[in-house]
Amino acid sequence: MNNSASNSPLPPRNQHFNRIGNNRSNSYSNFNTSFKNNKPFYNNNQGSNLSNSRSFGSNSAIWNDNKSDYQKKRGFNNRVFNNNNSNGNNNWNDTKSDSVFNNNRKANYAKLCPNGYVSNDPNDKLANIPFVRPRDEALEEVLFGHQSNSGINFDKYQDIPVEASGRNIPDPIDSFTDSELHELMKFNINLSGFDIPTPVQKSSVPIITHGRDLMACAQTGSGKTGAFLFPILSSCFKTGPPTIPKNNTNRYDSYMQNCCYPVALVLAPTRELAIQIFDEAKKFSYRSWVKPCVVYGGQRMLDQVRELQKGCDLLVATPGRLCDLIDRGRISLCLVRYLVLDEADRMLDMGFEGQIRNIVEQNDMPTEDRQTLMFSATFPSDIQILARDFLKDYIFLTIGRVGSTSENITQTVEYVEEDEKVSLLMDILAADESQANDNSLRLTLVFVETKRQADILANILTDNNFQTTSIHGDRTQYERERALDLFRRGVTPIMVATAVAARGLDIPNVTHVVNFDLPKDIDDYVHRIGRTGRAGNVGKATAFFNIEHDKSIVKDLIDLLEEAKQDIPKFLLDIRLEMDYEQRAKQQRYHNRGGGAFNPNYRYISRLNKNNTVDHRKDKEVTTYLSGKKTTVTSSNSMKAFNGGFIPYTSSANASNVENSWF
Ligand SMILES: Nc1ncnc2c1ncn2[C@@H]1O[C@H](COP(=O)(O)OP(=O)(O)OP(=O)(O)O)[C@@H](O)[C@H]1O
Repeated sequence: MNNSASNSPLPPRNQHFNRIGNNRSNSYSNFNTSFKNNKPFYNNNQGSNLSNSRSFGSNSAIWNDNKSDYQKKRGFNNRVFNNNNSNGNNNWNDTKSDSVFNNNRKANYAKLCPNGYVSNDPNDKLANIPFVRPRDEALEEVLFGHQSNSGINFDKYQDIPVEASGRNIPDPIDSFTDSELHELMKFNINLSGFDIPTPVQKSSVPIITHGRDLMACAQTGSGKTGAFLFPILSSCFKTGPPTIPKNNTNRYDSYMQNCCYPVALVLAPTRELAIQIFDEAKKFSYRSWVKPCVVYGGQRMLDQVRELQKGCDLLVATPGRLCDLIDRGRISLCLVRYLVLDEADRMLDMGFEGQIRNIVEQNDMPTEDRQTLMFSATFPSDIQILARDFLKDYIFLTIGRVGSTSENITQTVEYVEEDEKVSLLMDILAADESQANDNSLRLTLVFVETKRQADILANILTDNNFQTTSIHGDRTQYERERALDLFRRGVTPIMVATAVAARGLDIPNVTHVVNFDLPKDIDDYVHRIGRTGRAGNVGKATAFFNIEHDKSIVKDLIDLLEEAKQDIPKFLLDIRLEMDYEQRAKQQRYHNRGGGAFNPNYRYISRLNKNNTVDHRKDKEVTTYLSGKKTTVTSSNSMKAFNGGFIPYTSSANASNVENSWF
C-alpha cells in the first residue's frame, strides 16, 4: 500500500524522511531558493557518441565489420548476388560499402529495381520481386542488430477488448505471415524479431490495407508505430514508385530536383519522436524503393534540404519545419497518399491545430485520394469531434478504454510537501540503485513542470552523485539529442525532463518514471508513465502528490488507478470525499439562491458511449473483438450501451501547458 492509514486526509509532514536511510541528502534543502541562483546545468562531459546507429537525421551509419552470430542467424551464409538483372542496369557489388543512409551520394539515389534482382541464393524468396533490392549484411547489422525483444507480459495485450465502429470493418489478422502484407514487409518484420502482431496492429493492418481512414486509440507502448508503418510501406512496396509530376520524371536523378514529392507524410509533435519514427521507417523500408527522410526544427535547414534532394518517399516531420520547407518550395504534398498524425490528440489541440490545417487544407495535398490515419493513447472527446474534419468514412478503433494505462505499470502515489520532494526523490533513486542486483540497465525518467526546474533538479542530483542529464525546450537541439543518447546508453541513467519527453519516446530499459510534479491533465500523466512498461515489459511509476498543486487531477487519477487495478492510497480517497462534499455544498448554496442545477464540471459535448468516446458509428454498427471472438451489434441494440446527454468533462486539450515552447 502506498500511504498512511491515518484519519487525516494528509499524512504527517515528515513521514518520508529517513525511511530508506540514504546519506546523500545534503544539498537539496535549499532546492527552492536555488531556483534564483543556479545556472542552467548541462551535463556535457560524460562520454560522447551521437553518431551511433541511432544517429539523428542524415548522419552516416556506423559500419560494424565484425562477423557475428547475426549473419548466421539471418541466413547470410550461402548468399550469392548476381550482378546483372534483366535490365542490366544494377551493379549490386557496391551495396556492401554504400548505404541508403550514408553520405555516398551515388547510393543515396533510390536504386530502383523494376524486375527485382536475380540471385543464385535459392533461399532468397524475394529475388525477382519488383523493386526489391538485395540484402546488405552491414546495413542489416546497423538496422536490426540491436533490437530488444518484447517483454514477458506481451501476451497480456491479447486480452484487452477491441472495439471498432464504422462501415464494413475488415477482419483483423491473426499473424503477420497470414496477412496480406507484402513479402518484403514480412521479411523486415521478421528481421525485427516481431513474432505476433499486437492488437492495434492486428486491426489496423487490414483497415489501412483496405484503403480506409482510421482513428485509433491504444495504450502506450503497444506498437502503434508499426500499426501504421507496416500497412503503409507494404502498400507502397506493392504499387511501386509514383510518377513524379511536371518535368521531374527521372527519379534516379531526384537529387537534381528542387522539390521532393513524398507519398506518405507522418506528422509528430516533438523532434525526438519524429527522429524515432524515422529510425523505424528506415528499418521497415529496408531493401525497398522507399526512401524515408525526417525534417524538424532546431537543425540546419540546409542539411535537411540536401537530404530531401536525394529523394524522399516517406517524410516524417514536425509541423513548423514542414510549413517552412513547403513555403520555400522544397516539399510538395501533391503525391501524398497517406497522412498520419501520430499523437493525434496533441497534434489537433490548440498548439498545433492551425499548422495542421495549413498543411492539410492550404497546400496541394490531395483530399479524395488520401488516407488519413490518426493514432494516440488518449483522445479527449472534443478533439475526437475536431478530428472528423480531416477524416472520411473512417473507422474508429479502441483497444481497451480510451486513455487507459497498461497493467504492466505498477503505479504508486506518494503524498509529499513541496520542500520535501527532492529528499524523497533521492531516497527513491538510492533504493532503486540498491535493489538492482544484476547488471541490467535500469533507467529512471523524472518529470518536472518547468524547464528551469529540470536544470536545477538535474544539477542537484548530479551534485549528490546521481548521474543525471536533462531534456527540455530551452536546450539546443544538439544538447537534447545528446542528453537522450547519454540516457539511452545508461551513461546518465537518470534523466530529468519536461513534457518534451512525455509522448511517444520508446527508450528500452526505462524501469521507473517519477512524476516529481504531477501534470494538470490526466492524459499527460498517461503518456508520461507510458515511457515505462512498454511492449510487454514491466515498469514502475511514482507520483508525488501535493494538495496545493494537484487537487485538480484527484478524481481522474483515482479512476485511472482503479481501472488499472492499482492500490489507491487512503489520502487520495479522503481528499476526493472532501472535494465531493465541498462541491455538493456549493451546488446547494447555488440552488438555494434560485440558480439552476448546472454543474460546472459537466459539459455537453455529444452522445458518448461507455468508453467516454464520441459516437463514431456512421452506419450504426459496432464490432467488438474479445480474445479473438467477434461480435457485431446493430444500432438499436448497441444504443442501449450508450449514455446520451451530459457527460463528465474529464480531460481537455491543454493549451496552457507550461512547456508549450518546445514545439
Ligand atoms: N509486434 C510486435 N512484437 C514485439 N514488439 C513490438 C511489436 N510491435 C512493436 N513492438 C515494440 O514495442 C515497442 C513500443 O512500440 P511503439 O513505440 O510503436 O508504441 P506506441 O504504441 O506508439 O507507444 P506510445 O503511445 O508511447 O507512442 C517498441 O520497442 C517496438 O519495437
